[in-house]
Amino acid sequence: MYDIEIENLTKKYGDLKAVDNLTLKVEKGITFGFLGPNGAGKTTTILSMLGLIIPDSGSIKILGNDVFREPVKVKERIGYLPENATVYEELTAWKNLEFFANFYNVSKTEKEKRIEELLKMVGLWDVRYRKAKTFSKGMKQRLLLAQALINDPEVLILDEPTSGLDPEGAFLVKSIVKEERKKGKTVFFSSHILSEVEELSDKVGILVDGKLMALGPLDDIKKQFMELEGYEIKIEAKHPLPELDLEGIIRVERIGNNKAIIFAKNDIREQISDYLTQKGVTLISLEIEEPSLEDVFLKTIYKKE
Ligand SMILES: Nc1ncnc2c1ncn2[C@@H]1O[C@H](COP(=O)(O)OP(=O)(O)OP(=O)(O)O)[C@@H](O)[C@H]1O
Repeated sequence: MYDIEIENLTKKYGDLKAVDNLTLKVEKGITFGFLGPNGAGKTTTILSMLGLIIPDSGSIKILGNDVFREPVKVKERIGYLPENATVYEELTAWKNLEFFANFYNVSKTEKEKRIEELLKMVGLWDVRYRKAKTFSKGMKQRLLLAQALINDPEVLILDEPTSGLDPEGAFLVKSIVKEERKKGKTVFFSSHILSEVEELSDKVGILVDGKLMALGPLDDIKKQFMELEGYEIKIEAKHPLPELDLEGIIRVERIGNNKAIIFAKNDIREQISDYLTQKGVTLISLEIEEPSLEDVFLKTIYKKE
């Protein structure tokens, strides 16, 4: 079951296609990392998901509701943290949350309970009566995240949630995202920080120039990448390695006598192992070197044409 369904979304600004025929579905309860370089079209996609900009074509459903035809139904059940969002500086942490809680039709007691719960969760309970203008950037971002969670949303949409934060601030924000996932919430977040996408995402989409260049669990994306770009096989033997001249090998990089990196078209570990056994060479290790997300990302951007 999908919580987010984007189909054939296109948004143009003049001649520029900011989002180009994007189709993307996100399953319930997963964390989806939307990765792309600056200007790729991530924010445009997110604003369309919120019904805040009208695309030229395509449809978007969140929790089964069309975001353009049933905007209120959707907004009640989602939480959104905009890129570069700001808090109300002159209001306290408590008042900032109360302001947003008032948009929802719940009792005062329930509201207060939720605000308390959230302030504790984001580590701002002790400073709840301090004006937001005295907060660090990290504290403000956590307050904004609490704001996005005020209605206990089923789907959380975060546009670059750790942008501009120091490592500790980013760590705290990521912990909150992980907590929400544990509670079964669907999280859609955009980022250009590769390590963060790798750490948080069950599924990843890579957007380049408005086009989706890769989609799926990271392991699948890496596998597809290896099938396309070739395999890097690391080998270490007890004895000096003989000439390696097997089918599928593109090139061999030798490291001393007993070690080598083999670049091959396929996963030919079995053939290598058989060949070396025949030659009386004992293997210590024979491993595939997985590409990093950075390898995949950079090659994807480079290959966009
Ligand atoms: N209101 C607008 N008018 C004209 N062009 C726009 C507008 N908004 C965005 N663009 C352009 O559309 C493209 C996609 O922008 P968008 O902000 O969606 O990218 P992004 O992936 O979110 O980038 P970033 O990571 O820098 O936030 C960019 O080339 C941008 O300059």
